[in-house]
Amino acid sequence: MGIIEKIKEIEAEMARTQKNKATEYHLGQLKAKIAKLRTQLLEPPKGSSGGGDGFEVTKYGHGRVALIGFPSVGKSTLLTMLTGTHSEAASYEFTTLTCIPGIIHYNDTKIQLLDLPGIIEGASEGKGRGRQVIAVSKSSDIVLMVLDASKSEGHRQILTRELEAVGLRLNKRPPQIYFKKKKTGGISFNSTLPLTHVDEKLCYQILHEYKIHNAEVLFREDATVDDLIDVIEGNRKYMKCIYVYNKIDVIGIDDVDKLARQPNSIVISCNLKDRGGCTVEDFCNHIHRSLVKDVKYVLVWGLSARHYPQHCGLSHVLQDEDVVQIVKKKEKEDGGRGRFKSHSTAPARISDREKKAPLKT
Ligand SMILES: Nc1nc2c(ncn2[C@@H]2O[C@H](COP(=O)(O)OP(=O)(O)OP(=O)(O)O)[C@@H](O)[C@H]2O)c(=O)[nH]1
Ligand SMILES: [K+]
Ligand SMILES: [Mg+2]
Repeated sequence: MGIIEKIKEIEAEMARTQKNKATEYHLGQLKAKIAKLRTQLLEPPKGSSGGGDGFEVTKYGHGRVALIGFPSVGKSTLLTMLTGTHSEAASYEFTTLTCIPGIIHYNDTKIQLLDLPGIIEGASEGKGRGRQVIAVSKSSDIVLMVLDASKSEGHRQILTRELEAVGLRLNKRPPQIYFKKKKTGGISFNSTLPLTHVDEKLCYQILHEYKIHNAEVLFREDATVDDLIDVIEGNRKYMKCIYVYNKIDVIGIDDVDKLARQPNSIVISCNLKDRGGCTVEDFCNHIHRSLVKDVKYVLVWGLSARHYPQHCGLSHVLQDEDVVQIVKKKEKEDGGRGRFKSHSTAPARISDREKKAPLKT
């Protein structure tokens, strides 16, 4: 029987087993068995160099970001938009068949963005190009999980499971469990706080499954049996993941709002790239409703300005990261000496996330 069949068999057994105090130890043991098999699955087959298929791209720049997602969620469209590189996009699934690198220039930073083939459920077991895609994502510094905002929320869970199956842990920190194998002395099990998921017996059983008979274990948090297995396996990769919900142009604003409020999530539409420009008037309204009527003119530095600084009116469309200085109309108590009074000695910097930031004065 192959490794995948063995995993399936144990998963079926777990599904059949009722979860209660009496079965807890048995279930823990089964979890450890699966973890061991998954680790075996990750080892490259004998005689191969692993990876392969021209999938691995040379690292470049200051950081590497991988685009992971189901087919046709818009990964390639996004890469083409964010980098100078063109990656074929089309309405049919599996348009992208290999790894396509692009570069994002952000100030003096170069970020390597990797477009990858879509992955599907079962990717971790080798379905489609899942194994290669996952190998590349493990080599990156951060994962952008691209999701279709109009599709089921279940997709996020399926992808997270696939990545977890190969030892990736998204937006988690390593469990606070001290674990050290010893030559002799048996197993010493301690905790700095009361534990509700794992007791000494369960810990012994898991260690026994790994044929570990001498070790020091200290729980510094109320960790689970999965956490314990992660620590024993020792090969987990803890990574940041941003959930990117694309295609928000096809859903309602209430749904967009819900998605945008989830942790580590952003909402985008590759189809709306030309809309939604922020004018000087929008910018003033973000600072204070009453500001706009007092504006004499503004000075703008940055991508939207033709010369530095450019004198602009309220209808001028700003670009990300522009610096704006607002010059207000003459105030009554100004004694008529100056024609206007400048209030913003510290210019405000505009960026997508900071459009709402108040103007520092
Ligand atoms: N409505 C809408 N369609 C989009 C958006 N972004 C991309 N698309 C369309 O979605 C389809 C799939 O886009 P791709 O960029 O090929 O998707 P992909 O994730 O790279 O697909 P695979 O390479 O097959 O995995 C194309 O027809 C795009 O034009 C968007 O924001 N809104
Ligand atoms: K596609
Ligand atoms: Mg693609």
